[in-house]
Amino acid sequence: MFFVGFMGAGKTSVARRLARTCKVASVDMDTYIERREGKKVKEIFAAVGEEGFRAVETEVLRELGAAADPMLVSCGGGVVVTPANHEVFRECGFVVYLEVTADEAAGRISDTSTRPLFQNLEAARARCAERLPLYAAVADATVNTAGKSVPAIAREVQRILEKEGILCPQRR
Ligand SMILES: Nc1ncnc2c1ncn2[C@@H]1O[C@H](COP(=O)(O)OP(=O)(O)O)[C@@H](O)[C@H]1O
Ligand SMILES: O=C(O)C1=C[C@@H](OP(=O)(O)O)[C@@H](O)[C@H](O)C1
Ligand SMILES: [Mg+2]
Repeated sequence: MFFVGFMGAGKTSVARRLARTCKVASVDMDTYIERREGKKVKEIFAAVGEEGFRAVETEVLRELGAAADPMLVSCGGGVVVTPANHEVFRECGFVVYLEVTADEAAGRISDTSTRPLFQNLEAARARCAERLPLYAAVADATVNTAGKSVPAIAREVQRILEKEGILCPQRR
């Protein structure tokens, strides 16, 4: 399954938390891309621009989508801007959309220097609004994250995935 949503929605944190509590594998696409390319996301943007980064992102999404083992994949926030990626989502699994406003995300992200596309709040608001319909289009389930902690969001997602038969019910 895949987590999508704007930067700061908590995709990386919630996937990691859920992987730990439910003992399943998780992969963060940005971390995977950084290892594969031997560069930080910021450096990839500086070297080949957003377009170059998106090309690598699509290759990686396809690889992860085709993987035999079930896992939790936290995508980068811009994964939905590439139309080809919507096909992967349609064919390869369940998509959970973590909703957040740009304003709330700005309060969560302490260091925006690691996120080349979150440099200024005005621009982030506009980018977020532009992407909302794209997140909604790929989502199989939507979780609003406003004012909730990472463990609380992870529990909410866990219930959804258990109901869908994607995760085995855990003893609580
Ligand atoms: N629900 C939340 N409440 C408060 N802080 C959060 C929440 N989710 C994530 N964060 C913090 O926000 C920052 C971005 O989270 P991250 O998981 O990297 O988001 P994403 O992968 O969606 O960009 C991190 O510093 C993280 O600790
Ligand atoms: O929204 C975006 O375009 C991006 C989001 C980032 O991931 P997070 O959403 O995990 O911050 C990262 O992939 C890159 O900086 C581009
Ligand atoms: Mg992330």
